[in-house]
Amino acid sequence: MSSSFSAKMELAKDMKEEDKLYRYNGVLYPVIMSPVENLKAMERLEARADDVMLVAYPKCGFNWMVAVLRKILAAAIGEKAESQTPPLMEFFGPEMQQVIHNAPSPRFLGTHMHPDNIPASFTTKKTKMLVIFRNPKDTVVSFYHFSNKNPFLPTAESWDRFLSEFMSGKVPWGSYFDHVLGWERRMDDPNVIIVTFEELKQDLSEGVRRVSEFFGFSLSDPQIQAISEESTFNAMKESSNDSHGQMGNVLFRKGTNIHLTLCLSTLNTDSCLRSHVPPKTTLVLFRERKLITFGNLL
Ligand SMILES: Nc1ncnc2c1ncn2[C@@H]1O[C@H](COP(=O)(O)OS(=O)(=O)O)[C@@H](OP(=O)(O)O)[C@H]1O
Repeated sequence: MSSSFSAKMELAKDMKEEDKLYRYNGVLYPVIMSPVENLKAMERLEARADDVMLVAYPKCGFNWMVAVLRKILAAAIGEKAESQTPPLMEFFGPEMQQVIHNAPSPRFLGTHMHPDNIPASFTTKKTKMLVIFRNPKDTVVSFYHFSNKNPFLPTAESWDRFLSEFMSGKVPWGSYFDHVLGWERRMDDPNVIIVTFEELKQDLSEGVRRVSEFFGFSLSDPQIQAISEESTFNAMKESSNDSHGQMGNVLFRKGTNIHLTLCLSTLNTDSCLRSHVPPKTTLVLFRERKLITFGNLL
């Protein structure tokens, strides 16, 4: 990890819990990692048609897809970027945003932002965006543990308190459910692909194939196989000290998901709750480009 990261860690140690988050345009963000100057600089970032853009609500599998996409880029165009810095635009200060502005194509960029807060040029330039979602139960559990171990986020007072904050969107990057509904509106956009954590767990090779084809990279079966094998939870956890430094242990916790097969097989897709914010105990999944919601699993 860089010395600037260590300096940020030191800063976090001395910060009061209640000062660790702030609001920007109504949404909470971590003060140290995503200060207001980063978010303002990000708003000015000009997208390109050939950017490779990754979007994920926190704890839905962002780092997993970062690893997969870096490997796809390496296999397809020889682009080796084994950086420890996640390509999360809101973590980049104004100088780094300038570096991105001048970087050669294809640039690999990522964000946890709500679709409405992603700079408009990503839509006007028709940038291809990979969006990864995970069921809300595992997302909130992962978020809870992450908040308790990550010095940049406030420690949760209790599970009950954290769950109620998650349900009402009083967590960094806002409401999971708002993000789901925001992407639902863009599901028919040919420049957006939505994959789920659950389908990747079930068949990672198929996920790698779909993602590489979506970005226009044609990989051989052995290349897809090799990328999948190097991107399992165990493989990534083992190398997490090299890939993510001291955050490795915090990020790669369990990597599992609840079992949804039974629920999906009994599900009537016509019963989708399309038009209102999902109720308290709703589980949300995308399947075959449809938003599917159902309840009482939390
Ligand atoms: N390869 C692989 N396979 C399966 N699961 C994986 C993998 N890589 C990361 N993970 C799990 O993803 C969770 C972290 O999500 P994010 O990377 O989105 O977190 S962050 O918001 O960017 O901090 C976190 O989930 P939990 O283990 O449930 O906490 C990670 O363990």
